[in-house]
Amino acid sequence: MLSPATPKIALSGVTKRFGPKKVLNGIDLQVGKGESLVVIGGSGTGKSVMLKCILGLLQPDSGSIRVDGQETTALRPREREKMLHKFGMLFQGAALFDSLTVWENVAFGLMQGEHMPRAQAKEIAIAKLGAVGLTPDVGELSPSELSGGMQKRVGLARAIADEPEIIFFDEPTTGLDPIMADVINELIVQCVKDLGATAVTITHDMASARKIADRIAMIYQGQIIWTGHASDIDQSGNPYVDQFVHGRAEGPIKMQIRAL
Ligand SMILES: Nc1ncnc2c1ncn2[C@@H]1O[C@H](COP(=O)(O)OP(=O)(O)OP(=O)(O)O)[C@@H](O)[C@H]1O
Repeated sequence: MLSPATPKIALSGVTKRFGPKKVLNGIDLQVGKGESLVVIGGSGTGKSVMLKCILGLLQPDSGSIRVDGQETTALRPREREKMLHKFGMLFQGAALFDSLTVWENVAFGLMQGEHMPRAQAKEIAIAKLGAVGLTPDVGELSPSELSGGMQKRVGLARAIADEPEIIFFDEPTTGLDPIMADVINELIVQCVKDLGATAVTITHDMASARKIADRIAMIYQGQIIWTGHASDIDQSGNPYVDQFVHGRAEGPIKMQIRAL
């Protein structure tokens, strides 16, 4: 039995290097059930590598990753596939298949992963498109006919289609104008709440982080250097967090800029 205090996701001492480059340098992080955690940090600090380690797309070199208390770093393929059923994902750039219609994209996991009959999967896909504010006729279009904001909505509908327990959002507002970004933020908050899901979002967008997060974690040089409630981010007392939040060039974070 799981105790209510068991974190949904728990990383402890996770390291990952690529050749000589140490990307994750002992990540300790917990996400509670039903919590929305936003991970912020500069480009190349290891945010995506961390998500890939949780999903098992990359194997960490050391450390522990538990989902619902279960260690996942040494799962066999069958067990990993089962574990992955808990996850939904909204990729950067939505990552839709242009060869499929919009509704087929949304229903893809239901038909492929869960072998649901097409008609039933279509019904669910149309309902999920409705949940993100898209009408059934949009379902018949090709993703290439949609604007970037609509594509993100479709990606969100796909991420929630099989009602996952955990959803990862990888830079959900990148490339959107501020108003559309806010619409997507609101939809994320609503969908996560309706599902009662646990959410982990990585973003550079502080407006998005403030809107989506219960809690924010900042990653720097492969470690989590600060975590706190979203409302405390302006009083973190941490100079690295302050510099990032205010987007200042001056401060303890040194960008590695090489002359071309
Ligand atoms: N498969 C890989 N092989 C080698 N190096 C990799 C691999 N994946 C990531 N890296 C390196 O790890 C570092 C961290 O990458 P990561 O994609 O996690 O950054 P990020 O924090 O998500 O950045 P961004 O915000 O720009 O997306 C980068 O220097 C990247 O080049």
